[in-house]
Amino acid sequence: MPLPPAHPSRPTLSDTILASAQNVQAVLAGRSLSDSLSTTPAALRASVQAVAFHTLRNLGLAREIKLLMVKRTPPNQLFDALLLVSLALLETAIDAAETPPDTSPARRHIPVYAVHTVVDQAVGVIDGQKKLQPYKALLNGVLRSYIRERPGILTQARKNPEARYNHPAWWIHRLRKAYPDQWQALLAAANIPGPMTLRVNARRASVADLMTALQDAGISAVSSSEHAITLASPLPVHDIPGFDEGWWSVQDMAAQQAAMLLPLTPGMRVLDACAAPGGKTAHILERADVELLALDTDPQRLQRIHQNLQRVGLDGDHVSTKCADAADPASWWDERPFDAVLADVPCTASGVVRRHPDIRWLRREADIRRTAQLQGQIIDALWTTVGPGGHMLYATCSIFPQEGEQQAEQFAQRHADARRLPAPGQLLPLDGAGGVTHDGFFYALFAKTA
Ligand SMILES: C[S@@+](CC[C@H](N)C(=O)[O-])C[C@H]1O[C@@H](n2cnc3c(N)ncnc32)[C@H](O)[C@@H]1O
Repeated sequence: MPLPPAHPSRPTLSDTILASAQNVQAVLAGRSLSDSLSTTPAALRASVQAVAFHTLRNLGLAREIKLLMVKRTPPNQLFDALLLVSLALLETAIDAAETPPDTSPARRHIPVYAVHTVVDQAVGVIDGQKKLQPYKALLNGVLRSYIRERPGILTQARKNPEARYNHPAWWIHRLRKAYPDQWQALLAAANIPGPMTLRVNARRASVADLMTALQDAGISAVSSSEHAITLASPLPVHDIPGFDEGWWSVQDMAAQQAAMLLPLTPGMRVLDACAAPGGKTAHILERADVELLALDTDPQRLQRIHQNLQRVGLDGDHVSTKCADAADPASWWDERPFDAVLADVPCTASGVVRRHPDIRWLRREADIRRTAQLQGQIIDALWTTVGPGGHMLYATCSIFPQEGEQQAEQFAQRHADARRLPAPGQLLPLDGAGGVTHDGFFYALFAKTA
């Protein structure tokens, strides 16, 4: 559990580095970063998020540098994480001092401090941590040696692909195999934070209304599609006009395609089978007056569906939610067929690593097969609930083909009554139109022929 800073009102860089190390330690122990960050004191959260994200985006390199420089790492996990955070910040500090400043939007998120500030503040962390006292000289020595010996160490470290690409070796191998011409671009893109994109609620506002309100508030943004606006820089939702009024929701451009791909007409019976926290549920209801059932196995996440629908003004008798397993219709289905089913199934989330830099380190290669198996079970079960002439949209935020094209092909082979309709298939998180990138997603649409 992260400790409060020494001076809650004026956190120092040492406070940030310590809390970042505690968060990185939590991720290395298998906890998700967003979960761990939620226990970081509010006054530190923004700076810690920046430094922890940066460390996880550079973890392969920091680990390799550490291995080359510290022959025997002391058996203290917090110290280990402190070394990794300090090395990631130090490498960036030296790089920034040696190269012209890069203020492009893609680089603006990077926490850059002066080289000696990083060393002093990192070593200063130890002064307030009794259990780390024995390692003060080691940390000081490693950081100062790195400043002197960097060129050779860096060259040596980058021979390891995990250090060069900052992803686990198995992940690099999988992408290389699946995308022989694009794997390096995909790995590079995964280290650039995604933009903040807003989906405009057509029932409450238009893109033109919101663009005017943003301009009046001095917020720079572009209209990125008929229903979407992308901000030049991310902002807290309450700093953007119209959030409480339900004018818009935060949703990536690729995720916005789900409700657009699903054929919807008023009065239809729609199932959103893996619905929480309800981003796509809200979009479906913004598009058409339908009767909707939303399922999810996670009771806490399920509650957020109603909160989100209330904010956009679309909660009501036409929407019901159930905490239930989509793969077991006998436990929740009343046998009245659905006209449209959205199967936004659980996945490895390999398409959204730019927003969640911990994912690549938390996943194991075996998760792909395990998740693909679960996805197959869910969509086979959901298919039984689709009425003749009805549709099912299969969606994942993954770029591994086992959860995308291979899953869709195998489903079509298993179900003679499934006709595959045009849908984008694999969307890769690479530069889209106008330079605005979207997350990695997969979509396959099926119609029931009998
Ligand atoms: C990709 S997320 C859904 C995101 C959501 N559709 C949205 O747009 O906000 C997948 C969801 O599936 C839920 N889930 C996992 N296994 C499930 C199952 N067997 N049945 C129903 N929901 C499940 C998870 O709790 C998670 O909320």
